[in-house]
Amino acid sequence: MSTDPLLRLEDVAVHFENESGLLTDESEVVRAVDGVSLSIEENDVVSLVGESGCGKTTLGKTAIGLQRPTAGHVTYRGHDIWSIRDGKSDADLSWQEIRQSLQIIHQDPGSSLNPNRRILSILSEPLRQVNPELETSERRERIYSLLERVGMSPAQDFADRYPHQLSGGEQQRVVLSRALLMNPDVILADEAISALDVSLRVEMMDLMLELQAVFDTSYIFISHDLSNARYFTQHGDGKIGVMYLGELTEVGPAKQLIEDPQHPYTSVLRWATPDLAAVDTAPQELPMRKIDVPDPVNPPSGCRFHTRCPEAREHCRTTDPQPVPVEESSVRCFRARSTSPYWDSEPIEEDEDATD
Ligand SMILES: Nc1ncnc2c1ncn2[C@@H]1O[C@H](COP(=O)(O)OP(=O)(O)OP(=O)(O)O)[C@@H](O)[C@H]1O
Repeated sequence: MSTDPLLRLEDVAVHFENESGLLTDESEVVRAVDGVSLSIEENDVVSLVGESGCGKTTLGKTAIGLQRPTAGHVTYRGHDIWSIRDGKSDADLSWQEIRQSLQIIHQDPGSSLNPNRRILSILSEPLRQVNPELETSERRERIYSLLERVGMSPAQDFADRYPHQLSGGEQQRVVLSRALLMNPDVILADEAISALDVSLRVEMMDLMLELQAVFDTSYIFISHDLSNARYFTQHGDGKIGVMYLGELTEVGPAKQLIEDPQHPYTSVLRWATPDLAAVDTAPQELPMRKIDVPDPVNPPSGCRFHTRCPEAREHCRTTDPQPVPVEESSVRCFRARSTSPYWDSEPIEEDEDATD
């Protein structure tokens, strides 16, 4: 039996070339993702968190083969996705099969549902693709039973409606159902619960996890909200990956990462999440030297977080930290290794590197 993970990202980078300024021959490179290695196993939950623009969506799309990496490899069950997409692989697997196995659901479900088709017709399409041998009546029965399962009852009534006749939460359930009907190995849920009322978010996360067991699928769950990521990941027994300026700074089990953050940036995210900040022990002030996020076109040298990190020393300015295992986590910070030269270097003075 193969020991390859379902999905593996090896030292993946995604750089976008943008035109800048008025001179059209000028261009700048946005380093959206840099040096990321990550595995997603069968029935896994991997959540990606971090500030806006840190590269969560780009990394998620790269993991499911929708974004070509500039460097590194993305493999599905050991096969390089882009070799297959480019027709350069002799694997007994097509891009269409992989595409079917790696599904995506977005923040705005309405935009991905054809407004002119009824829900029954929208959900029939994937079933026709995956099980072309099904009779119309069998297809309808399966769709009704799935709609009941996702809480849309009576199913026949919902199946006959158009998308605009559903609430945002119901539309998201239809989009989730459509993804599940493809029998996917992985669903990338990109801020899939963010637009829902707060009261519905937990309900939707519970539903996704319940269906994970039924459909045998993994999730890549993207959220800017650490509290939601904690709930989803802890209940799904998975890992949270914290991203900062295109890099993964800490990856670990939800409980460990939140109760005992190893990276100073994880502590910042925890501090900034009201549900998670430990009221009695949390510092009053933001545990960060600067608010502004550096430009991903020109990220800071050494550790990318050093310009904002309250623990930064000279060593962080010049040297790029590599991931270090700490219990079940992986931490990209010199402080995670007691023998690091970091401990002998001088603290960076306040505002010293304001231009980094
Ligand atoms: N197609 C593109 N062309 C150029 N730059 C891009 C493109 N897609 C993303 N970027 C840039 O890459 C960086 C990472 O973007 P990305 O959307 O992956 O971040 P994110 O963490 O998902 O952000 P958000 O939470 O706001 O959705 C940003 O600086 C963004 O502007």
